This record gives sequence, C-alpha cells and structure tokens, in this order.
Amino acid sequence: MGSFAGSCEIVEEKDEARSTKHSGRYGKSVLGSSSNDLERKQQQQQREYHGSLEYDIDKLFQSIPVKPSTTRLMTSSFRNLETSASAGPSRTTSPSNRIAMKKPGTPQSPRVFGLSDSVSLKQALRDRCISKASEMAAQKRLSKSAAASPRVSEADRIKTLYNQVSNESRSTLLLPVDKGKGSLLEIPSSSNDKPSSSRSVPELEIQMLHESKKNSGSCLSSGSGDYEIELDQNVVDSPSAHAFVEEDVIEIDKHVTSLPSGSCKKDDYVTELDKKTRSSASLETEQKGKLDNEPSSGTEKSKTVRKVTRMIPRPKQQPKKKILLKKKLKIGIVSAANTTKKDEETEKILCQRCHCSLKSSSTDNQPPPYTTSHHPEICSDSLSSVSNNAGKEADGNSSGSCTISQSSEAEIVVMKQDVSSSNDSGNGARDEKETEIPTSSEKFEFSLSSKDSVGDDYSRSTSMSEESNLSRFSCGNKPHMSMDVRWEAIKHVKLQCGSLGLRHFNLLKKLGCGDIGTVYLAELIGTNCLFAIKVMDNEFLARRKKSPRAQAEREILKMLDHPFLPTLYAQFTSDNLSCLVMEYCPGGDLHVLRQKQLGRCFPEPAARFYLAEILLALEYLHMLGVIYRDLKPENILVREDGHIMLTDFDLSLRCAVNPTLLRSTSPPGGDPARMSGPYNTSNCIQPFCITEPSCQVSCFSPRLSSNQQKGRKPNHLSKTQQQLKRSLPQLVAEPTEARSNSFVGTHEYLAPEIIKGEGHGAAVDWWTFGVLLYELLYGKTPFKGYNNDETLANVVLQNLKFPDSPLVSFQAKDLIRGLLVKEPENRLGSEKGSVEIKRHPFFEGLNWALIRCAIPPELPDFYEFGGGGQEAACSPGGNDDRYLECKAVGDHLEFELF
Ligand SMILES: Nc1ncnc2c1ncn2[C@@H]1O[C@H](COP(=O)(O)OP(=O)(O)OP(=O)(O)O)[C@@H](O)[C@H]1O
Repeated sequence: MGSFAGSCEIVEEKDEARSTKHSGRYGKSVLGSSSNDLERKQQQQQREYHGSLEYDIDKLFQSIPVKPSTTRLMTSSFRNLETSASAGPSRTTSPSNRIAMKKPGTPQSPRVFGLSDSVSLKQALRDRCISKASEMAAQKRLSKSAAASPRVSEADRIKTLYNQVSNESRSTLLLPVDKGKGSLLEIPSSSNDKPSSSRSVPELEIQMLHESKKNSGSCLSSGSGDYEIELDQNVVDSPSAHAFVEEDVIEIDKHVTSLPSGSCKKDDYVTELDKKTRSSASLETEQKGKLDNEPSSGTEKSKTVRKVTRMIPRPKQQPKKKILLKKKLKIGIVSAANTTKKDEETEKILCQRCHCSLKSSSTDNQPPPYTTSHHPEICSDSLSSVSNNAGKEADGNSSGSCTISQSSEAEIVVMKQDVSSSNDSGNGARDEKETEIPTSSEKFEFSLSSKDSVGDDYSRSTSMSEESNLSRFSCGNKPHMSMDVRWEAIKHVKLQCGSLGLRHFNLLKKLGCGDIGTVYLAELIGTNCLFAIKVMDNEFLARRKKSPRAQAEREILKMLDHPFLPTLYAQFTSDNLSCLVMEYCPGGDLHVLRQKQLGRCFPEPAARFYLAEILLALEYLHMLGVIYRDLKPENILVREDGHIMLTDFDLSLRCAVNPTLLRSTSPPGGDPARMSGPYNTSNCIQPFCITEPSCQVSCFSPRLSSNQQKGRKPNHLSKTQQQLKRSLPQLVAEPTEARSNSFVGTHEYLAPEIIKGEGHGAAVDWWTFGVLLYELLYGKTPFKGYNNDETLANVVLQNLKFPDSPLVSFQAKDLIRGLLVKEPENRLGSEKGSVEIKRHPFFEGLNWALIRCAIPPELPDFYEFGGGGQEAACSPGGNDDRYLECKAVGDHLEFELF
C-alpha cells in the first residue's frame, strides 16, 4: 500500500473530508499514527481483512505485474485531464466524468493503493476492463483511420473510452436538457492533450468547417450563420450524432428541392423556424462562442460536413429533438438560398391574400371566384343572381371596371359596373361543325300571324366571348340548377361517349314549331331525364338569313342562369342540324293557359303572380344587356311546378349595360308625374284603390291580404319604416343607352317607337310588359285591329281604353297606363327599369325575393307528358283562381290564400 496522495489530488474538495476521514480510517500505517487504540483497531481490521475474500483477491491482483510506465502515464493522464479541466471553459467536467474519477477513493473501496500499487482492486479491475474496452474501441478506430497512431497507450485508450462514454451519455441523457453544458468537455482545447487516435475525426471536422467558413460567401445572413453554429456544435459535440443529422439533412435537401419554389408554406415555415432556431442558436452561441464568429455558407458547409461525416458510424440512439431542430434549420437554409427576392415578395403577397391556398392559386389559372364585392349586391334573390351573372359577364368579357360615382339623384354611393359586350369571337367550341357568324340583318320580315314575331337587324347586337361562355357552360355552372340531376346525366353520357349527339336522345313528341326551328320533347336514352330540344336546320337558316337569330339565341341561352329563364344543358350539331338541349316545360304556355281560364283571362292575382316572375326575368335579362323584345304569352312557358319560364331569344338585342346600385331618398319611380291617372288622387272608386300614393313600397314590404287592406289606412307603414325602405339600395340595371332600328316583335306587341322607326331601347320591353298585363287581364291586346296594319296604326295613334269587364283593379290599370305610354322616355321603367315597376302598387306587398318559393296559381289538369303544345290549347282545364302567396313577416314566412 503506498501513498494515497496521488489519488487525493483528483478528488474534488467536496470529497476531501471524506478522504481524510477514510485515510484516518485506513491510513494510519501510512501516516504513522501513535494512538494505541487506533493501532489496536487497525490491527483488528487488518486481521479481519487478511481473512477476507477481498484480501485474497487483492493479493491475486498484486501478483499481476503492472508496468510502472503505464501507471505513470495513467496518472499523468489523469493529471492532464484535471489540469485541462481547470484551465478554461472547456474544462468543465461532466458529472459522469467526475464519478469515474472519484471512484478510486470512495469509501466503498476497502483498500487504497499507493502510487506504485497505485490503484485499488476495483480500480485495477476497472482499469483492466476499461483497457480491454478501450483497446477494442481503439482497434476499431485504428482500423478505420489511416492517421491512427500505432502506439496507443492504455491511458489513451481510457481517455478514448471515456470520451465515448461521455459522448454517449451526453447524447442520451444530457442533450435534450443541457445542450450547452455537456458539449465541449471532453474536447481538449489543445491538440497536445489529445491522443492522436481520438482526436482525428472531430478535429478534422472542425478544421474543415473552419475552412469552409472561411471560403464561404455571404449568401447566408447572420440568421443562417446561426444555423451553421448549431451545425458546427453538433460536429464538435458528437460526431456520431452529426452523422445522423447529416443523413437527415440529405433527406431534407431532397425534400426541399421538391418543394415548389414559391411555396407560401415553405416561406412561413422558414419564418417560423427562423425564430425558433435563432433563439436556440443564440443560446448556444453564448455558451460556446468558439466557432461561430464567421459567416458561413450553409450549402458549402453541408457538402463539407457530408464529406466528413460519411466516415462516422451512425449511433444507435439518436437525439430526436436536436435532429428535429436540424431539419428545420436545413429547410430554412436551403429555401432561403433558393428563393429569390421576387419570389419572396410574391409569396408574401400571396400569403397575405390567400394564406394556405397559395399553391393552387399560383398554379391555377382559373379566374378568381366572383364575389359580391365585385358586383353590386341587391336585396332581391333573383337580383342577386342577376348581379352575379352580370358580374361574370363583366369579368369574362370586358374590363369589368368597378367605379364609384354619384348619381345625380342618389345621395349615397353608386357603384357602376361597365359591362361592355364584346364582339362575337366565334362559335361554340363544343359545337364543332357550327361556323355561323352573325353578319346580315333581316328587314321587315313580317309573318302571317299578327302574333308572330318579326325581326330584322342584328348588326348592333354584340355577343359575349365564346370562351367565357364555354367555361361556364362546360362546367354546368348554373348555380340555380346546380343540384339538377340532368347535369349529371348529360355529363355521364359525355364521359362515356366523348360527345353528345341526337343519337343519345329519343325524340318523343313535337312540342311546337317556330320561326327558326322545331322543338321536340326528348328523353336522354338510358335516363329518365326529359329535355326540350330545339332543332334548327343550318342550311335553312342560312338560306332564309336567319342564322344570326339562331346564333343570338344560342349566345343568350348560354348566359342564362335564372329560375324564370331556360337552362341550356348542351348544344351540338348533328347532320347539319343545330340542337339546343334545354329545360323542358310541361305546362304549356300562357297563351294556351289563358285560353283555358274562365272568360279566357286570368284572375288578377294569377296575372300578378305571372307578371311578377316575368318582371324578374326581364330585369335579369336587362342586367345582362339583353333587351328581350318579344314578350308575349306564347313565349311564356309554364313549368311543372307552375312557375314560368321565358323562352325564345332569337329576337333579343344584346347591348352594353351599366348596372348601378342606388340609394335614393327620392320617391321610387322618380317623377310622380309618371305615375299616371287617378292613382295620385283620392277619388278612385276601384275596390283596392289606394287613395294616397304609397310609392315607397319596397320589395320587402309585407303584403296585406284583401281583408286587411280594407280595414287599414292605405299608407300603413310608419314613418321610420318608410324611411328605411327608401334608404334600401336599389339596383338599376336598365340598358338605357341601347338603341336599335330593327323592326322586331309581334304586331300586337310592337311598341310605337319600333313602328315609327325612331329607334328603340329597353323601354320596348316595358311596353310589351304592359300589353301582356292587359291581355292576361282582359283576354285581348289593347290595340288589336282588323289586320296588322290597323293594329300598327292603333298602337301609334289610338288612346288606351279599358273594357268594362272583367273588373280590374285600379292598381292594375294604373300600371298598364304607366307602361303603355307612347313616348318611351315617359314610360314607366324607362329610367330605372324594373325598380320603378316593382314599386308600383300593383305589386305592393309582393315578396320578390321569395316569389320562387310562392305557390303559383293552380294549373288546370290538362297536361300529360308535354301537353304544352297545340293539343293543350283544346284541353279542358279547371279554373281555380286561388293561390297561395308566400311572404316574409318579420323573421318567418306566412302563406296566404288568395
Ligand atoms: N322548353 C320548352 N318546353 C316545352 N315547350 C317548348 C319549349 N321551348 C319551346 N317550346 C314549344 O315549342 C314551340 C316553338 O318554340 P320556339 O318559340 O322556340 O320556336 P321559335 O321558332 O323560336 O318561335 P318564334 O317564331 O317565336 O321565334 C313553342 O310554341 C313552345 O310551345
């Protein structure tokens, strides 16, 4: 047993007391204590010890020769370690290291050894084990490293093993908790302290990293530099762990490469990571502060590190957190390196605008969805639809500029939207064989019947771009019919057969024959879906110069998406026959239906219902820049559900329109003088006479039942209500500027300005609207003569007269008067269109927005399977003039039987 002094030197102060205590216990012979008691005790202990197993082992161990040089080296090595540990920041000893150093002197050890026998039994055993393990590790390393020294001392092996143990413990236990502290302990600050075998790899890495830092450009910011600091630290700390990191980095690199360069997510990701990694990197920078001064290139470094770390084996345990962070860092670096400034700007904009949907918006060339912000929003349901469609046209075909101006009479904002129609840009791409372009006009082409339509000039008509129409059309993008199974049926056939043709239909019945074509009831084969197919002979049309009319109709049909207008499901050309596949209306037309009414005229509520729906359809058409010009009962079809559908657009005029949202305090209808007749007086004797003008009635005002009306004052709304109603915005979508000199229409329905050839505009539709109301109520048109000429003369010259029977309300007659004003500029509706007419007392209380939900007038049970043709005219029918009207009262709906 020798001196214990050597051991005591490496014991920390804290344990010194214990050492002293132990040395007192075991070191008397060494120190030469003279206490008898103590000697006795020691002798007693020695006796006990000599008889113990430990003593035997100790003896056995002593018989093993220990090379003094090796022992000295070990001691000096420990000393060096201790010295280096106390020399600077890198000397911070890890807890695991401390335990290993202290073990030889711990109280558990029954023996201490002098310098010659300078290790205890356990220490010696440990040394043997360590040596063995160290040897194995060193051999492994030496076999891989060409630079490894052939002469590896036992102390070096211990140190190497220690470093490995230290690294492993750090990577498994300490890394997540204490990244900074446990990092650089075992890395000697001086290369002199390192055995050549153990320092080769990390040092090489550090050197290379330094080099790469020096060589790197300035493409990475300081933030990026932070990432590299982290990377370096990793290399220095744990080469094996770094190897793992590097593998992931390689994967990540691939991943990053596959990311879209303009990815919003990527940008966000980087930004988010930036924050995290910068904070963590700066934390580490504070603690390490050795390798992080120089800016570096992440890309270059990655390459360098990759080179180095490929030699390093991958450990079994992987510090997950660290790696995760690394992944993020790498992504940040690569994406930052790959993203140009322009890209960044774009990404920012896109991110702000669409957030997560950047990818689709960047790759998708679809136009943005039409939103209410682009188009005026209006109170009426149908008007919303109108607005939406108008917007679509604007977006698809014109500049669609939205300007804000102020109306002369409106006190608030006016939103203007220019919807300038474009010229015909060709024919339907879906209609491959069709090559017609509207070129000619037809002048004064009268047909035999006074009710037949006449048409001429289409030179002024414009059409929407085929492309935009097709894009909507091909998608079946008709919101009001989006749930219709017929779309699916047609789509299915197209998918199966590639295209749609007449061969896919069974023509069941001829529904009617018009001026430009014949309409058939048809069933799509294999489905239960019925359609009305309008078949037009292209040769015939060309010969009769009616191709432009067919073209105009097709163009308009494509645009339509409204509950009271036909839905065009498909169009195609088969054997030089142009076919339009439309919605089928089994209820016949209003002309036929009127014939079936008692007295051949509709009761006023029914007429009011139909007129209201027609008004919405016309409003919509005007909004689209379509002047219908051919309103008559024959063109108003009745659907299965009793609601109407306005058809036949071959005489329609297309024009520019400026839908305007108005909020006006002036009385609706504008000039009160335009409210004609006794309407403004109090001396009317009509049953539903309203003695005081209540022009303020908006489309949302509740309608009172007849009984209620009788018992109430006409002006039943409070002042507040009236003001509120006045302040509701109005959509004005009247193409007031449109002009045509064409002689088009049906004799009895022709407006004076058309007959006089002075040029006409949208007001002609309001004239025809008046004639229609007259006919529905009285069973005949107001200016009908013995022949067409007399009819025309009457239209221009004759004053409006009302028959004595049937009895018609004052409001109805007043509306007719307002509409059948011979001067178009004074006609009701000529200034603001449907807005003026909707507010007429005839429609008072009608819920325009919900009219499509209202129960229509009861239909006579005359039609079976397309009884809307000529056959239907002869069919007997019922005459129940009662119908339910749906209206909003407060928050709920009320139904009222009329
Ligand atoms: N969707 C439909 N559903 C049911 N019947 C229809 C439909 N479309 C048209 N019809 C019927 O076919 C007949 C002729 O139709 P259409 O008005 O389209 O022909 P046209 O040649 O345009 O007539 P016009 O001479 O007025 O221009 C109509 O009288 C009507 O009864």
